[in-house]
Amino acid sequence: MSKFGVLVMGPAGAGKTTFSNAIIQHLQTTRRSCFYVNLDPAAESFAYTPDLDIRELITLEDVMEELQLGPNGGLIYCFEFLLQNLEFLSEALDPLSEEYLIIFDMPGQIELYTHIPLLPSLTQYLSRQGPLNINLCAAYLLESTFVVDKAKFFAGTLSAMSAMLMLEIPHVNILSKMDQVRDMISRRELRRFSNVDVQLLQTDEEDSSVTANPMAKDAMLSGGSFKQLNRAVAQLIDDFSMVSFLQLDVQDEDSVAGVLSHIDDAIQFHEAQEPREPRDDEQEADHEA
Ligand SMILES: Nc1nc2c(ncn2[C@@H]2O[C@H](COP(=O)(O)OP(=O)(O)OP(=O)(O)O)[C@@H](O)[C@H]2O)c(=O)[nH]1
Repeated sequence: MSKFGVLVMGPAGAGKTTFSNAIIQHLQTTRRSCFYVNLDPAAESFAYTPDLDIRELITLEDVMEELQLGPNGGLIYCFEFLLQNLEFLSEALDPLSEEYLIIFDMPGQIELYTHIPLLPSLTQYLSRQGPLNINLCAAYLLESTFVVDKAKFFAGTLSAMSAMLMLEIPHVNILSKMDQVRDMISRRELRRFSNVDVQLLQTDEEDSSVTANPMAKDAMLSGGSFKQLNRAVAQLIDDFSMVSFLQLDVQDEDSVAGVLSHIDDAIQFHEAQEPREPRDDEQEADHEA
C-alpha cells in the first residue's frame, strides 16, 4: 500500500486553488486525512494554510529580484531549485501514513505542462516509480467558459493532452467553474465538449467562433489551410480516444465527491494495470535478506 496524491494542474486562473480547497473541505467533512502542499512559488493567499509551502524554500518574488529574471524564467528557476532540494518534500511527505490524500496545488504557467521536463522529473520522484512511492493522479482543470469559443476549447484540450503524455501518470481532465456555463449552453451541447466530439472542430467557414478569429480568416483566405489544420487536430484528438472532461461545480458537494471518486478510480485502475516494480535499493535489500 502507498499514499495517494493528486496534482492539481491547469492554466492560470482555471480554479486549481479553489478546487484544492473544495477537496480539503470534502475530506474534512468525511473525516479523511489530507495534506495540502502548495507548489506555486508566486501564490499570494490561501483559505486553508498549506501544510507544506514551496515559499518556505523559495519565492518567485525573491528570485525575480535577486536574479533579475522575469516571471516565467523565475518559475523555472524555482522548480530547478526544488529539484535540487528534494529533501524539502521527502522530509514532510515520507512520514505521512497511508490514509493521507496529498493535494499538490501547482502553478498556472502553461509551459510547465507542455515542453519543460521539470514536472516529469518531479512526478517521477513523487510517484510509485520513485523514492516517495505515492499513488499519483493528475487533475487537469480547464475553465468551462472555454466551450463558448471552440478554438480556445480545443487549444486547451491539446495542452491537457500534452500534460497527459508528458507525465505518464493516471490523469483526469476537468471542466471547472460549471456554474458559469449552465445557463449559456444546453446539457446536450455540453456533453459534446465533455466527451470531446471532434466534429465540433470541423465546422464550416460560417461558424462565428472560427471566423471571429482574424488569423483564422486570413488562413482561410489564403487557401483553406486553417480548415486543413482543424482537420489534422481533430484527427489527432480522435486518435487519442481517451480525451474527456469531468464537470466540476465546487459549490456542489456531490460534484466534488464525484470528481474525487473518478480520481480514486483512475489510480486504482492504473495500479491494477501496472504493478509497481521494486526499485534497485529494494531489490538489493531483498537480496541481502
Ligand atoms: N464562479 C466560479 N468562480 C470560480 C470557481 N473556481 C474558481 N473561481 C474563481 O476564479 C478565480 C481563480 O481561481 P483560483 O482557484 O485562484 O485559480 P488558480 O487556477 O488556482 O489560479 P492561479 O494559481 O493563479 O493559476 C478566482 O477569482 C476564483 O474565485 C468556480 O467554480 N466558479
